[in-house]
Amino acid sequence: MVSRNRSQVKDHLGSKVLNHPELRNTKATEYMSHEEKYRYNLSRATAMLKLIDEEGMDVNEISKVMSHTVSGFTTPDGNPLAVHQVMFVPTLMNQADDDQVSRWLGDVFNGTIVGTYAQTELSHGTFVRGLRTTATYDPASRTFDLHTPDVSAAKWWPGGLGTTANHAVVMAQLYTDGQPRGIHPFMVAIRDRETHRPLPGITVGEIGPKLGQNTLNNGYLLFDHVKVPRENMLMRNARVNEDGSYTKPSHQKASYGTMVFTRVAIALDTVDALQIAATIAARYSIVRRQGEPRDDGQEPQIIDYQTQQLKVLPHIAACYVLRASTARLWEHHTHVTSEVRGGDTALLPELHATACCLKALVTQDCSEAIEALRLSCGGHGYMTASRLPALYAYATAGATYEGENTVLLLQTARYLVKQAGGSHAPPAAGSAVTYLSRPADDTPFAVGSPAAYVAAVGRVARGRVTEVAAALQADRQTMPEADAWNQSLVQLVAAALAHGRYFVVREFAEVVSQQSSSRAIQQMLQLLFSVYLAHAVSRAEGDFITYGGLTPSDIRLNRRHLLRLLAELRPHMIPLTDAFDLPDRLINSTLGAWDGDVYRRMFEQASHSPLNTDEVPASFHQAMLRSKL
Ligand SMILES: CC/C=C\C/C=C\C/C=C\C/C=C\C/C=C\CCCC(=O)SCCNC(=O)CCNC(=O)[C@H](O)C(C)(C)COP(=O)(O)OP(=O)(O)OC[C@H]1O[C@@H](n2cnc3c(N)ncnc32)[C@H](O)[C@@H]1OP(=O)(O)O
Ligand SMILES: Cc1cc2nc3c(=O)[nH]c(=O)nc-3n(C[C@H](O)[C@H](O)[C@H](O)COP(=O)(O)OP(=O)(O)OC[C@H]3O[C@@H](n4cnc5c(N)ncnc54)[C@H](O)[C@@H]3O)c2cc1C
Repeated sequence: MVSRNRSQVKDHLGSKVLNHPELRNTKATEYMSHEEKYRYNLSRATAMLKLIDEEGMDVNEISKVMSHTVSGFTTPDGNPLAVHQVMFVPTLMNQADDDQVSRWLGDVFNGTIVGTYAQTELSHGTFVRGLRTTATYDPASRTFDLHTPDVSAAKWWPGGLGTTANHAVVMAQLYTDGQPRGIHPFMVAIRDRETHRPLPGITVGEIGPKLGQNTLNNGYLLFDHVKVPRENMLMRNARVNEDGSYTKPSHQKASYGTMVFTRVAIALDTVDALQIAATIAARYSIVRRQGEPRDDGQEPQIIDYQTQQLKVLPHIAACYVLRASTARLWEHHTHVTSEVRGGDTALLPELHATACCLKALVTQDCSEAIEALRLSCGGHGYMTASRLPALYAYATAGATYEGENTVLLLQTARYLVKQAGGSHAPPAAGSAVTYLSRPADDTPFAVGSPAAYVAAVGRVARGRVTEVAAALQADRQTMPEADAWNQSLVQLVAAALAHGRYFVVREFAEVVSQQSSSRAIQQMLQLLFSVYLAHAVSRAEGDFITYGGLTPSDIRLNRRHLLRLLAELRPHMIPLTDAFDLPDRLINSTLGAWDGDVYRRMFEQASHSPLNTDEVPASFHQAMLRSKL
């Protein structure tokens, strides 16, 4: 298939997905049982998978289709095949050797093999080295013995594992020659391909209801000495030979590669969720009128309240700014992955550090923003049919899965303090950390100058990182490493976030500086950037005084500046969200449809409540009778 740019992909997929014969007719799922929801979402996820296959989409295109996971259109309650698509297949592609790829991939693509990524256990998610599922190699039978030592080591959480997958990539502690070799991936059949019953020695099931994404089909999995052929350890990186001899991977964390990929995908995807929420809140904020009538006799549109502008508009700017940096991260990931496949792992540490902090920053910002946008819709934002609760549930899951955000920020901080202390290999050309080894940018702060704001964001990042690196260094002289590290955790997390913010604003500064064919577009990008920067300062005023070189007077001026910018942005709010080009059926919100016919839609959705079918539901009398007894 020819390669297309993002907007061509979107147009193409827009029509393909929305008009697909098995997808175009949607149903409201709110009143379905858990099993009915699962059936509905699984059949739609399967149709999506077939579409991906028929179209021969490349990974960028798949990412756009998969991002429909956040929409209310394709799999409104969570995609039971998401982990198959986002983690299982990429793990096979990148961690299986060529023979293994040719052995399995045909069956994966014809739908015979459906997989999951089974890493997390009941007692260990974050600390991957602590996983306790074992894979012990026996040279006599040339098999691995996969075993769960006790219930706390049960796999718990993998998406699609509950009732969907028949295979799993299982991350387990490898033992050869009686020696522990660390965590390695194994391809394991868990259910019969014909009957779908669990195979001998396997205990598997679904874990139960969650805050959201209830048809993601998360599961549990235990092994009772299950024999797995030697050829089922994924061997692109490390190898176990027939006699049990072990060959190490080229990079000690090669087996963590899928996590890096998924962090990048989540960062990109969560911005899509924010775009949907911002579109809903923007449209609702002009439809909704409430308050003392103005001179024209009409009650004001709520967006004309300054407080509402602050609740909504900075998040529209964030959609644009975060889209640019996450798209750049995606491109960078593609580049580094091909280098790593060629045996050059030099860029991997920084990719890991950047993916960790952007995944954390984006999911944190987006979930806070979506919650603010939900609140901006008042009572109606609390309705499921507004779609805002599901979008929040989606975004906040991203703060936990694929590496809990605090933990990921600490990975970034580890890289940053090593860079600041000169104890890491020097950064490559174009690295995002060169600023740490240069003098601080002393561009004086001036309200209204984006370049001055970017410099201040850089001073905050630099100040945060160098300060905590020095504190850590000092503590290391007087206490054990683990205590010194723990003593600085809060400041390390703040330093990593500040670094992430600097990365994001530098990327957008580059977008704004590029010549655009339209002066109006360039001016709009500048305005969006100014809003984002002024809002960033207002959210972290203390940091900008402490490290950024701003005075209390600058802070006051920035507060006023932000509010003026919001008023300037307000007339453009609807075109800016229309530009996300999200069809109504994809948004699937009573509050966020293009025509603004909010109240009719709200009544229409209420008519679906089963409690409205009869004037007096039978359940009322049954319950009242019981309470009288
Ligand atoms: C094809 C489809 C395309 C797109 C899809 C689009 C949209 C879809 C989007 C969303 C999908 C929706 C739904 C999916 C649903 C769910 C998915 C979620 C699935 C999961 O959650 S899977 C489980 C994830 N688990 C984790 O992330 C665990 C987190 N923990 C860790 O990663 C590790 O334990 C750790 C990194 C915290 C620590 O590891 P360690 O103890 O082994 O290492 P150290 O801290 O000691 O560090 C040593 C050294 O190693 C470096 N390091 C660590 N990790 C990496 C890495 N990954 N790569 C490179 N280097 C790494 C570290 O920096 C240290 O280096 P140093 O030089 O010694 O300092
Ligand atoms: C919806 C959903 C889908 C998922 N899908 C999958 C899947 O498909 N496959 C899979 O394998 N897993 C999956 N997971 C599991 C997920 O990856 C883990 O839950 C996640 O990595 C967090 O790990 P944890 O649960 O162990 O959290 P914990 O580590 O127990 O976190 C609890 C608290 O401890 C803190 N903490 C822990 N360690 C440290 C530290 N070193 N320093 C400072 N603070 C620390 C954290 O910051 C957090 O505040 C999924 C989870 C969810 C919610």
